Amino acid sequence: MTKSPNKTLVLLRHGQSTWNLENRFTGWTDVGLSQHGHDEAVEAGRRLLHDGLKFDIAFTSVLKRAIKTLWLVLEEMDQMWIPVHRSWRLNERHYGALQGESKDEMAERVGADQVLRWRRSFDVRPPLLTEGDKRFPGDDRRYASLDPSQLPCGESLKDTIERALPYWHNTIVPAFASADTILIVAHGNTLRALNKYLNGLSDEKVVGLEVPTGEPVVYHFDHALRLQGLPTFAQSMSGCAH
Ligand SMILES: O=C(O)[C@@H](CO)OP(=O)(O)O
Repeated sequence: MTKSPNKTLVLLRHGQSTWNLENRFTGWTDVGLSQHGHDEAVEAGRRLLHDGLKFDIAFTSVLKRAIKTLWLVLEEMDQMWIPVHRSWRLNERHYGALQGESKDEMAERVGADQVLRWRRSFDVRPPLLTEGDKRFPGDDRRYASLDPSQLPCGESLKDTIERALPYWHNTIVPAFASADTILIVAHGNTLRALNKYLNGLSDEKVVGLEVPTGEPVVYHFDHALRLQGLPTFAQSMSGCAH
Protein backbone atom coordinates (compact mmCIF):
# COMPACT_ATOMS: atom_id res chain seq x y z
CA MET A 1 0.00 0.00 0.00
CA THR A 2 1.41 3.39 -0.91
CA LYS A 3 1.34 6.01 1.79
CA SER A 4 -0.04 9.33 0.51
CA PRO A 5 2.51 12.14 0.35
CA ASN A 6 2.19 14.52 3.24
CA LYS A 7 4.66 17.31 2.54
CA THR A 8 4.44 19.65 -0.44
CA LEU A 9 6.98 22.11 -1.79
CA VAL A 10 6.34 24.64 -4.52
CA LEU A 11 9.30 26.23 -6.29
CA LEU A 12 8.61 29.37 -8.27
CA ARG A 13 10.93 31.67 -10.19
CA HIS A 14 9.92 35.34 -10.00
CA GLY A 15 7.93 36.83 -12.87
CA GLN A 16 9.78 38.53 -15.72
CA SER A 17 11.84 41.47 -14.45
CA THR A 18 12.49 44.72 -16.31
CA TRP A 19 16.06 43.54 -16.94
CA ASN A 20 14.90 40.10 -18.15
CA LEU A 21 12.87 42.11 -20.66
CA GLU A 22 15.92 44.20 -21.63
CA ASN A 23 18.12 41.08 -21.62
CA ARG A 24 20.63 42.48 -19.11
CA PHE A 25 22.81 40.58 -16.66
CA THR A 26 20.96 41.15 -13.40
CA GLY A 27 22.33 39.10 -10.47
CA TRP A 28 21.98 41.01 -7.20
CA THR A 29 20.75 44.21 -8.89
CA ASP A 30 17.38 44.93 -7.31
CA VAL A 31 15.17 45.53 -10.33
CA GLY A 32 11.38 45.26 -10.28
CA LEU A 33 8.90 43.21 -12.29
CA SER A 34 7.83 44.18 -15.80
CA GLN A 35 4.06 44.38 -16.45
CA HIS A 36 4.31 40.90 -17.98
CA GLY A 37 6.16 39.66 -14.87
CA HIS A 38 3.43 41.12 -12.66
CA ASP A 39 0.80 39.29 -14.74
CA GLU A 40 2.81 36.04 -14.59
CA ALA A 41 2.88 36.25 -10.79
CA VAL A 42 -0.89 36.81 -10.56
CA GLU A 43 -1.46 33.89 -12.95
CA ALA A 44 0.85 31.66 -10.84
CA GLY A 45 -1.24 32.55 -7.77
CA ARG A 46 -4.46 31.67 -9.64
CA ARG A 47 -3.08 28.31 -10.67
CA LEU A 48 -1.90 27.44 -7.17
CA LEU A 49 -5.29 28.50 -5.77
CA HIS A 50 -7.03 26.36 -8.37
CA ASP A 51 -4.86 23.41 -7.27
CA GLY A 52 -5.99 24.00 -3.67
CA LEU A 53 -2.54 24.69 -2.23
CA LYS A 54 -2.61 25.99 1.34
CA PHE A 55 0.79 27.34 2.30
CA ASP A 56 2.03 27.30 5.89
CA ILE A 57 5.19 29.33 5.34
CA ALA A 58 7.10 30.95 2.47
CA PHE A 59 10.73 31.70 1.75
CA THR A 60 12.20 34.19 -0.67
CA SER A 61 15.29 36.27 -1.39
CA VAL A 62 16.00 39.86 -0.43
CA LEU A 63 15.41 41.04 -4.01
CA LYS A 64 12.15 42.74 -4.90
CA ARG A 65 11.39 40.83 -8.11
CA ALA A 66 11.05 37.66 -5.98
CA ILE A 67 9.43 39.40 -2.98
CA LYS A 68 6.84 41.12 -5.19
CA THR A 69 6.09 37.86 -7.01
CA LEU A 70 5.51 36.20 -3.64
CA TRP A 71 3.22 39.05 -2.54
CA LEU A 72 1.15 38.81 -5.72
CA VAL A 73 0.85 35.02 -5.43
CA LEU A 74 -0.23 35.19 -1.79
CA GLU A 75 -2.61 38.07 -2.49
CA GLU A 76 -4.24 36.13 -5.30
CA MET A 77 -4.61 33.14 -2.97
CA ASP A 78 -5.80 35.23 -0.01
CA GLN A 79 -2.95 33.78 2.05
CA MET A 80 -1.03 37.00 2.73
CA TRP A 81 -1.03 36.26 6.47
CA ILE A 82 1.44 33.34 6.38
CA PRO A 83 4.95 33.82 7.79
CA VAL A 84 7.52 34.86 5.18
CA HIS A 85 11.29 34.57 5.57
CA ARG A 86 13.76 36.36 3.33
CA SER A 87 17.39 35.44 2.90
CA TRP A 88 20.30 36.61 0.75
CA ARG A 89 21.09 32.90 0.33
CA LEU A 90 18.14 32.63 -2.05
CA ASN A 91 19.33 35.64 -4.11
CA GLU A 92 20.18 35.24 -7.77
CA ARG A 93 23.76 34.32 -8.58
CA HIS A 94 25.96 37.44 -8.26
CA TYR A 95 27.01 38.36 -11.79
CA GLY A 96 29.99 40.51 -10.74
CA ALA A 97 31.11 43.18 -13.20
CA LEU A 98 28.62 41.89 -15.79
CA GLN A 99 25.67 43.22 -13.78
CA GLY A 100 23.84 45.85 -15.82
CA GLU A 101 25.48 44.90 -19.12
CA SER A 102 23.35 43.93 -22.08
CA LYS A 103 23.81 40.23 -22.91
CA ASP A 104 23.50 40.97 -26.65
CA GLU A 105 26.01 43.84 -26.62
CA MET A 106 28.39 41.73 -24.55
CA ALA A 107 28.12 38.91 -27.13
CA GLU A 108 29.08 41.39 -29.86
CA ARG A 109 32.05 42.59 -27.79
CA VAL A 110 33.51 39.32 -26.52
CA GLY A 111 31.71 36.68 -28.61
CA ALA A 112 28.63 34.57 -28.01
CA ASP A 113 30.75 31.61 -26.82
CA GLN A 114 32.29 33.63 -23.99
CA VAL A 115 28.88 34.92 -22.92
CA LEU A 116 27.54 31.36 -22.94
CA ARG A 117 30.56 30.21 -20.88
CA TRP A 118 29.81 32.91 -18.28
CA ARG A 119 26.11 32.11 -18.24
CA ARG A 120 26.00 28.35 -18.42
CA SER A 121 29.25 26.85 -17.06
CA PHE A 122 29.23 25.13 -13.73
CA ASP A 123 32.28 26.70 -12.12
CA VAL A 124 33.26 29.69 -14.27
CA ARG A 125 32.96 33.01 -12.45
CA PRO A 126 32.05 36.23 -14.26
CA PRO A 127 34.61 39.08 -14.22
CA LEU A 128 34.66 40.08 -10.55
CA LEU A 129 33.78 43.49 -9.10
CA THR A 130 36.86 45.49 -8.30
CA GLU A 131 37.45 47.63 -5.22
CA GLY A 132 35.30 50.72 -4.95
CA ASP A 133 32.67 49.42 -7.37
CA LYS A 134 29.29 50.78 -6.28
CA ARG A 135 27.72 47.38 -7.03
CA PHE A 136 29.67 45.82 -4.12
CA PRO A 137 27.00 44.30 -1.81
CA GLY A 138 28.95 45.27 1.32
CA ASP A 139 27.81 48.86 0.76
CA ASP A 140 24.16 47.82 0.84
CA ARG A 141 22.37 47.99 4.22
CA ARG A 142 20.47 44.73 3.61
CA TYR A 143 23.74 42.79 3.70
CA ALA A 144 25.16 44.53 6.78
CA SER A 145 24.86 41.43 8.98
CA LEU A 146 26.89 39.23 6.65
CA ASP A 147 30.43 38.28 7.46
CA PRO A 148 32.72 40.04 4.90
CA SER A 149 33.92 36.59 3.75
CA GLN A 150 30.35 35.80 2.61
CA LEU A 151 30.01 38.88 0.36
CA PRO A 152 30.47 37.89 -3.28
CA CYS A 153 32.20 40.01 -5.95
CA GLY A 154 30.89 37.54 -8.56
CA GLU A 155 29.72 33.92 -8.35
CA SER A 156 29.77 30.82 -10.52
CA LEU A 157 26.78 28.46 -10.41
CA LYS A 158 28.89 26.26 -8.15
CA ASP A 159 29.39 29.16 -5.68
CA THR A 160 25.65 29.86 -5.80
CA ILE A 161 24.81 26.26 -5.00
CA GLU A 162 27.30 26.25 -2.13
CA ARG A 163 25.66 29.25 -0.42
CA ALA A 164 22.04 28.33 -1.25
CA LEU A 165 22.00 24.69 -0.10
CA PRO A 166 22.88 25.43 3.56
CA TYR A 167 19.64 27.46 3.66
CA TRP A 168 17.71 24.42 2.43
CA HIS A 169 19.31 22.13 5.02
CA ASN A 170 19.44 24.52 7.99
CA THR A 171 16.25 26.53 7.57
CA ILE A 172 13.78 25.06 5.07
CA VAL A 173 14.08 21.37 6.02
CA PRO A 174 13.57 22.15 9.75
CA ALA A 175 10.52 24.26 8.82
CA PHE A 176 8.91 21.11 7.42
CA ALA A 177 8.72 19.78 11.00
CA SER A 178 5.73 22.07 11.60
CA ALA A 179 4.73 22.96 8.02
CA ASP A 180 3.10 20.67 5.47
CA THR A 181 3.18 23.00 2.51
CA ILE A 182 6.02 25.40 1.73
CA LEU A 183 6.43 27.96 -1.04
CA ILE A 184 9.85 29.16 -2.22
CA VAL A 185 10.00 32.09 -4.62
CA ALA A 186 13.53 32.57 -5.86
CA HIS A 187 15.69 33.02 -8.96
CA GLY A 188 16.89 31.03 -11.96
CA ASN A 189 20.23 30.01 -10.47
CA THR A 190 19.14 29.38 -6.86
CA LEU A 191 16.30 27.24 -8.23
CA ARG A 192 18.89 25.35 -10.31
CA ALA A 193 20.69 24.74 -6.99
CA LEU A 194 17.56 23.30 -5.34
CA ASN A 195 16.69 21.31 -8.46
CA LYS A 196 20.17 19.83 -8.58
CA TYR A 197 19.88 18.68 -5.00
CA LEU A 198 16.25 17.46 -5.11
CA ASN A 199 16.50 15.68 -8.46
CA GLY A 200 20.11 14.50 -8.06
CA LEU A 201 21.22 16.29 -11.25
CA SER A 202 24.88 16.07 -12.26
CA ASP A 203 27.02 19.20 -12.67
CA GLU A 204 26.73 18.74 -16.44
CA LYS A 205 22.94 18.34 -16.39
CA VAL A 206 22.18 21.27 -14.11
CA VAL A 207 23.80 23.88 -16.36
CA GLY A 208 21.37 22.96 -19.15
CA LEU A 209 18.31 23.31 -16.93
CA GLU A 210 16.27 26.39 -17.87
CA VAL A 211 13.85 27.63 -15.21
CA PRO A 212 10.97 29.61 -16.72
CA THR A 213 9.64 32.75 -15.01
CA GLY A 214 6.32 32.49 -13.17
CA GLU A 215 5.94 28.71 -13.57
CA PRO A 216 5.16 26.97 -10.24
CA VAL A 217 6.63 23.47 -9.87
CA VAL A 218 5.10 21.21 -7.23
CA TYR A 219 7.10 18.57 -5.34
CA HIS A 220 5.56 15.94 -3.06
CA PHE A 221 7.51 14.29 -0.26
CA ASP A 222 6.72 11.66 2.33
CA HIS A 223 7.00 12.42 6.06
CA ALA A 224 10.77 11.73 5.89
CA LEU A 225 11.15 14.22 3.03
CA ARG A 226 11.76 11.53 0.45
CA LEU A 227 10.63 12.71 -2.97
CA GLN A 228 7.39 11.00 -4.11
CA GLY A 229 7.18 10.82 -7.89
CA LEU A 230 8.19 13.48 -10.36
CA PRO A 231 7.61 17.21 -9.79
CA THR A 232 4.58 18.57 -11.63
CA PHE A 233 3.57 21.95 -12.97
CA ALA A 234 0.64 23.69 -11.30
CA GLN A 235 -2.55 23.32 -13.33
CA SER A 236 -2.62 25.63 -16.35
CA MET A 237 -5.61 27.98 -16.31
CA SER A 238 -5.51 28.82 -19.99
CA GLY A 239 -7.70 25.97 -21.25
CA CYS A 240 -11.40 25.40 -20.54
CA ALA A 241 -12.42 22.19 -18.81
CA HIS A 242 -16.01 22.31 -20.20
O1 LIG B 1 20.93 37.90 -15.38
C1 LIG B 1 20.67 37.12 -14.45
O2 LIG B 1 20.75 37.44 -13.25
C2 LIG B 1 20.24 35.70 -14.76
C3 LIG B 1 18.76 35.50 -14.62
O3 LIG B 1 18.00 36.43 -15.31
O4 LIG B 1 20.62 35.44 -16.08
P1 LIG B 1 21.14 34.04 -16.65
O5 LIG B 1 19.95 33.28 -17.08
O6 LIG B 1 22.01 34.46 -17.78
O7 LIG B 1 21.94 33.34 -15.57
